[in-house]
Amino acid sequence: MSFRLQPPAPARLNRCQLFGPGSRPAIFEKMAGSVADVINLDLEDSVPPDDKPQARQNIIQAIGDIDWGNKTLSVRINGLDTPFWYRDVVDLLEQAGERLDQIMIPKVGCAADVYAVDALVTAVEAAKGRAKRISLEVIIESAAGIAHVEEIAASSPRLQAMSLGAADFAASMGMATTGIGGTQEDYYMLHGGARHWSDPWHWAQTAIVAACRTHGVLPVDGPFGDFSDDEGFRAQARRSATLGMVGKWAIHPKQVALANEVFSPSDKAVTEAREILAAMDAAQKSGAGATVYNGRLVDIASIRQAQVIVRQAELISV
Ligand SMILES: CC(=O)SCCNC(=O)CCNC(=O)[C@H](O)C(C)(C)COP(=O)(O)OP(=O)(O)OC[C@H]1O[C@@H](n2cnc3c(N)ncnc32)[C@H](O)[C@@H]1OP(=O)(O)O
Ligand SMILES: O=CC(=O)O
Ligand SMILES: [Mg+2]
Repeated sequence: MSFRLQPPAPARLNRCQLFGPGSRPAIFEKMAGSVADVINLDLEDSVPPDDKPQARQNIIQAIGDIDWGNKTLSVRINGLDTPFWYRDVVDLLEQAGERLDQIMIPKVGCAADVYAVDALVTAVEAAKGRAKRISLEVIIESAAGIAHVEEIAASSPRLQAMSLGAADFAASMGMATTGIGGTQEDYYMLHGGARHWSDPWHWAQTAIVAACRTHGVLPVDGPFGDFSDDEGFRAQARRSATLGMVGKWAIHPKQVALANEVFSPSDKAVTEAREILAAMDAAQKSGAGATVYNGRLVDIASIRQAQVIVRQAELISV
């Protein structure tokens, strides 16, 4: 480990972030009743411009009126390139109750974008004497966002989570697709005449995971648009989990269970992780730094790997 220790990410569940348009209050109770860890009430791209003021009011009222249980409650504000975002922040923090946990900033392109929102949040919080310190989450969904991903991850002590927004990311990068996440038909290699599909999201995801892990932020995979394709969602989510992401968005309620399934370690994985910890404990007591578990090497790094799984299992069981 570097002399500068890797800070832990916030110890909270973030397996699934369920989105819903702020202009559709009829679904808010259903969102609250879901088993998603995080709720994202949207003021941005799922809400047409003329509906923004009413959507703000719907969300402000619902924050106070609905029982959101122990979920992280977040509102996605409009981008800093719009005339809407400052009013989103001011109205939310002046008018919404203390139940609000987090604000999501879309299309972040540099650390100064987060700085601007942080400054406004800080001022309104102080002016209104709000007791709870609002946390922030950001979406990396542009060429500038991915180019500046590390400075963004380091931008504010309020920052808790960072998502990859595949739809806007593809648009900003000029990618030849209208699909939101998942396999892209034309992204393949030929070997012996056979096609082997690769993952066009891989490099952006790993850049996000590395930036987040460096700065103690939760890395999250964003939307998978084809909500009729459960196996496609699972495959995308499993790749994200394997790379170190902690969760994924649901843009339809049927995706919530899929995300929870993928981002909750299986009983088998937890048992194996605990057995590795026990094997290493025994090894260390006998003065060894490495041993054999089920025919394979485990050493002190294996302890840190196993702890990732055990910690996640413990968070879920709380
Ligand atoms: C690229 C991005 O920025 S993604 C993030 C922004 N986008 C969003 O927030 C979109 C979120 N999703 C939605 O708005 C909707 O799910 C849609 C438009 C995709 C589909 O909506 P519908 O046509 O109503 O879906 P469908 O008929 O399958 O809904 C089934 C049930 O789930 C409910 N439902 C639909 N969406 C949601 C939701 N997001 N959360 C909770 N419940 C929902 C419906 O009300 C319906 O309930 P019912 O059985 O009691 O009648
Ligand atoms: O906001 C999300 C996206 O994919 O774009
Ligand atoms: Mg977007």
